[in-house]
Amino acid sequence: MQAVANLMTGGSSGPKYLTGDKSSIDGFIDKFDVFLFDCDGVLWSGDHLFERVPATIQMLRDKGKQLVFVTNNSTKSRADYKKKFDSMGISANEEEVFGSSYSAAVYIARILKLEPPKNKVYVLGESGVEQELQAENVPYCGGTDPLLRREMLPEDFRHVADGSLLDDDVAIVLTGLDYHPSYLKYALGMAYLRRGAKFLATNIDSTLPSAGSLFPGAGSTSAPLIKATGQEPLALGKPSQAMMDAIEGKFQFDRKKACMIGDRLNTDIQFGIEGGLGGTLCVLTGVSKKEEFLEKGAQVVPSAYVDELGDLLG
Ligand SMILES: O=C(O)[C@H](O)[C@H](O)COP(=O)(O)O
Ligand SMILES: [Mg+2]
Repeated sequence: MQAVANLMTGGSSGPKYLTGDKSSIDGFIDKFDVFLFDCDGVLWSGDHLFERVPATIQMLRDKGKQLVFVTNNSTKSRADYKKKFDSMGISANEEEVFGSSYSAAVYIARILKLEPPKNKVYVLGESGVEQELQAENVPYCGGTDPLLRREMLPEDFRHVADGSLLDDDVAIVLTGLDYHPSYLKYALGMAYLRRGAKFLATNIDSTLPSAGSLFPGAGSTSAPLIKATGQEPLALGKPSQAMMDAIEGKFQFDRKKACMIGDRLNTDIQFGIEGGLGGTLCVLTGVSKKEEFLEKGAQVVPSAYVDELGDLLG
C-alpha cells in the first residue's frame, strides 16, 4: 500500500521545495535528460510571459537537455506555438511542440483510421484543431465556420431535426477550448452524437489560467454535450497515457530520465506520475496551489516545486 502511495506522491519524503536552494536545484536538473514542459500557467498566462522564462529554457538547452512542449491548449497548432515562442523570445521549434490538438488529430488519423466518406469530424473548437486535422488530411466541419456563429433561428430546430442541416459524413464530434460557443453549434453536436458519432475531446481541463486569473476551460466546452447526451468524451490530452505513449514514440526517451513540469495537479503532475517519469515539478504560477499537495492525504503530489519557473536559474 505504501508503495502505491509513494507512486502517486512522487516519493516518501514529500515534495522538495527548490526555490532559493541552488544545490538542490542543480541536483534536481542533473537527474534528468528530458524535460516535458507545460505551457499555460508555466511559461505564460495568456499573453503575459513570466519573468526569466526565456533564460531558463536557454539554460536547460545549454546543459544539453531535450525539451518537449506538451500543452492541453488546443486553440493553437504547433505552427501557431512556434510563432508565439518566437514573439516571446523563447528558443523553441515547431517539432518540439506536442499539443492536445495534434494529439487528437494523430489519434483520429493514425489510430481510428475511419474509411472515407464517413470519416469527417465535427469540431467545437478553434483553428488550432482545424489546422492539425488538415495536417493529417482528416476532413472536418463546424469549428471556426462563421455560419455557425449566429443566433439559433426557429427554422434551425426543424432543419437539425430533419437532418437537412447535418453532414452525413460526420463520424466524430471533437470538442476543444472554444471561445465562440453557440446554441446552434451545440444543437448540431448533440444531433451528431445521437446519430452515433464518436465523442472525443482534445482535453477536459475545467479552467484556463490567463491574465493572472482563471477562465472557463475546455471542459466547459464539452460539458453542455455531456449533460445533453449523458455521454462522456474520450479525452486525448494530459493526463491521458495515450498522449504519453505518442510523445515517447515520437521523441524516443528513457522515462526514468524525464521530468514533467506543470502548474496543474490533475493534468500535468498526474500525467508525469502515471507515465512513470523519473520526476515531476510543480510551478506555482498557474492553477494549482501548494496547499493542494502539501495537505495530509493529498492524492497527487509532485516530486518538487518552485514558486516560478525562473527559480531554476538559482
Ligand atoms: O482549458 C484548457 O484548454 C486548459 O486550461 C489549457 O489548455 C491548459 O493548457 P496547458 O496548461 O496544458 O498548456
Ligand atoms: Mg498549465
